Amino acid sequence: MSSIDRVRIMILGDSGVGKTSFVSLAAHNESIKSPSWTIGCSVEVKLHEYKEGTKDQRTFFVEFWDVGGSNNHRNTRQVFYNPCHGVILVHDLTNRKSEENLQKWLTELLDHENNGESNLSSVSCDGEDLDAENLLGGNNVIPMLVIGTKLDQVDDKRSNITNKSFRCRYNTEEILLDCRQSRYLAAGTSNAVKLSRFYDKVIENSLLDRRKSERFGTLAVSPIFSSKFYSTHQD
Ligand SMILES: Nc1nc2c(ncn2[C@@H]2O[C@H](COP(=O)(O)OP(=O)(O)OP(=O)(O)O)[C@@H](O)[C@H]2O)c(=O)[nH]1
Repeated sequence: MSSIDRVRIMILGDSGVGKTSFVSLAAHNESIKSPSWTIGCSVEVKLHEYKEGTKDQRTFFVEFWDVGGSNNHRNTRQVFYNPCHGVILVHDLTNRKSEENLQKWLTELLDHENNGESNLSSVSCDGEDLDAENLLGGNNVIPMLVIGTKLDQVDDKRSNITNKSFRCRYNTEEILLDCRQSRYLAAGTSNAVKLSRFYDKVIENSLLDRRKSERFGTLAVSPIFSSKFYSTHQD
């Protein structure tokens, strides 16, 4: 039986915003009543059909790397940031600070890139001048999705909260939800479609990453991809 290839999505955001709760919904379509505080990182996996319904359909493992948001672990959690094929940024709709802090989470990820620690460093080999907006935004080199949680706790007055400025800056999609209700990500909903498209983009990014690594001969190849996959993949 051939192996199934994998992509890694980092789940980033302040402590308590609902990252673990969201991952449970996204990976298993199950809500969890009392998630425990994440120390270090926990990983959940789901199967995803890339380009479903087309001749290029292929099954991938999508890994959700749920990184504990506590400031105490700021210096140690960067070990999880490589490889990174996509980013999901989570904020709590009842806590504006958590939305403002999304920028800090991007900066932390990119600082890691700038230290040359990541597979994303292969992107700059193309001679492009990539800043945060380039790397994570308009060019969609690294696909990014924003999740706003605790929609159930948003009263009417605040229901028009959307992190528009952040999303406009990075040209990214957003999903608002109550992580305790599985119906928000149920199959066939617009949110499920958004997620599925996002996973496809993440997979495409991982393929691009691989091709760039091969082209420039860097050692930045994600170790999680099997050689079989790349030898059979056609551009
Ligand atoms: N009402 C409501 N509560 C939520 C929602 N999402 C998460 N919670 C609650 O918020 C608390 C924190 O959720 P977690 O999923 O552990 O948050 P986290 O971001 O993983 O936190 P760390 O592990 O500290 O990084 C828990 O009590 C959840 O039940 C939501 O959409 N609505």
